[in-house]
Amino acid sequence: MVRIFKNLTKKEVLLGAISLIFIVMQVWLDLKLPDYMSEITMLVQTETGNMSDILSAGGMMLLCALGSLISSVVVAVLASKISANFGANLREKLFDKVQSFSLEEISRFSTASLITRSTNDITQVQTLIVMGLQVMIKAPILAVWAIIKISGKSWQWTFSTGVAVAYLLIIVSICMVLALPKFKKLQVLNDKMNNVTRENLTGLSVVRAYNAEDYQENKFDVVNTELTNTHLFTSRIMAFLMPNIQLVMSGLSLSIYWIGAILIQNADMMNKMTLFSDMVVFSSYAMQVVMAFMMLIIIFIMVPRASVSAKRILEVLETEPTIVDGTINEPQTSAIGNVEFKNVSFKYPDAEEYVIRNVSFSADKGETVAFIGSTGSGKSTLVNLIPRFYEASEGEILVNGINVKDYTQYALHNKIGYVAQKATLFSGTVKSNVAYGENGKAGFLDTDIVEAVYTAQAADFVENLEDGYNGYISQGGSNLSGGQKQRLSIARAIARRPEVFIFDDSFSALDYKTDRKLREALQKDCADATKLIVAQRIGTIKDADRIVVLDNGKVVGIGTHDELMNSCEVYREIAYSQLSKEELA
Ligand SMILES: Nc1ncnc2c1ncn2[C@@H]1O[C@H](COP(=O)(O)OP(=O)(O)OP(=O)(O)O)[C@@H](O)[C@H]1O
Repeated sequence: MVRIFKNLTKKEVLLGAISLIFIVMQVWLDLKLPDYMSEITMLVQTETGNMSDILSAGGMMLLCALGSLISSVVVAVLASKISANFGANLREKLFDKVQSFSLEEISRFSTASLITRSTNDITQVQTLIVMGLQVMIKAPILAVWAIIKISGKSWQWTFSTGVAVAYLLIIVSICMVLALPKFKKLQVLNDKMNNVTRENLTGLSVVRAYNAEDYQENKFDVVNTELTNTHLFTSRIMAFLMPNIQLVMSGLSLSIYWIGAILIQNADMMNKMTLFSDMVVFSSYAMQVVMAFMMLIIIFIMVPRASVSAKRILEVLETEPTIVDGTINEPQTSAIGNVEFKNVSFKYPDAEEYVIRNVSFSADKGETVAFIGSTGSGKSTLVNLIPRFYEASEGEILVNGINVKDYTQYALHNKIGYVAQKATLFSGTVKSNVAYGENGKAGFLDTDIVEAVYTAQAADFVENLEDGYNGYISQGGSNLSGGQKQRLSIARAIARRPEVFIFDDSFSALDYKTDRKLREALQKDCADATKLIVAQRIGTIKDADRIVVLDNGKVVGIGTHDELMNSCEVYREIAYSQLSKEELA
């Protein structure tokens, strides 16, 4: 828990120190009040006391109360400033950290959990700071100060205050023992809730089409009921605490006055007055002691939950990404656009089986190398190893003759134009989606964008949009068709002018005619770039310089279409399943 506060900046620590001064001032002013009260009690009861003295003591009480009010407002303002800045800082650090994660770390934490950690967990810690600064520091000072003030007055009164505090502590301890495990559970349940909600929203059309609303609702209800019950449990415990605190406060006042009554009754005439004044003062100090413990209780309620959250945040912040940056930015090499796999094997983290086994091939500048194989044969996995989305378990992957691990990721990604299997677009415009990210060059000119859109065969629909290249694209490209999304994703890769294109089944949503036109345009406009194409359709890859046939993660054939038709049984089967013998001839 304490470790999370190492993320406080110097400015925030300074603001914390300033609030400490105001807290001490507030406690001092609060504790001055009973002194004036005692003075007024004495003045009222003595014959020499006159009105102006009483009024001036009353005026001082008012000033103290006002001063205490101002101090508490200042502390509240400073605390919220510290907490807001700290939260923003922490969110930024978490965001940056998650950005540096490979897909391995993302799937280890789960997307839903990473979202809860960046939102709800940070809010828990923020709330603790706001409350903590105002209460956590104030309560012990108030308690100790008030105890010093009342000690030595009367052992009976002190004893009754001690009993009240002890009772409070016992009740709080019992509640904490019961509630703590539930607080831990709450955050995990929040993750689950987030997960179920996300899954439902992203798959909404399938849910509707399959009349699966009840199924989804049941799934949601299970998590929701568990979350509600856990909340109810902790709230009931807290609800039990509050009346107990009230009981302690009232009971303590009552016992102080009761004890006072007996003491005054047994005292001689001279001491009766002093005892009465002491009783009034003691009771108000005793209330301060109980108040202080009450504040500590509030903190005790918040600390366990916030500390669970802090641990979850630190878990993310302290996770070292498995993909470590290399050092090479600009390789001194003439082998531009060359990609080579040397005996590469790969298995997913925590998986037992290798999904890529001993794969070797190479692609030279300007060549088109295609990958084909049955579903699940490892094609996407294979090409995902080049931009280091995952790290090869064995063997070497070379780009321009240099191991991909030796590049900085920035330099490596600048060489690659990657088009994912599932077209991903971002909310913005056509332009902002095509000129996306950095390409390590001077940036994107408008002409680059237009050329890329033309090469990707997207010009017809883009130029028909009301705002053309400034046409609005909604999140995930949900206002476009599958084929339009794919073409814009391809245009984004082209606009980078990369040395190596990776098309992971990126032509699947295109009709045959557009598929052919796009490949022809690519061949013409990006002749120098190496093209690695994962495809399901023989037609898409028939003209490739080399085709790598994968079966169960292994290479079972490499060659041109004609060579493979003669030599590779797996390829022949795929080819005959798609095209007639006449078409293939
Ligand atoms: N993130 C992952 N974690 C664990 N296993 C995975 C993961 N992604 C894929 N796999 C497994 O790896 C194998 C290869 O998957 P991959 O997506 O590379 O196949 P593919 O040839 O591209 O299939 P398709 O043509 O259907 O896209 C599959 O058996 C799949 O179950």
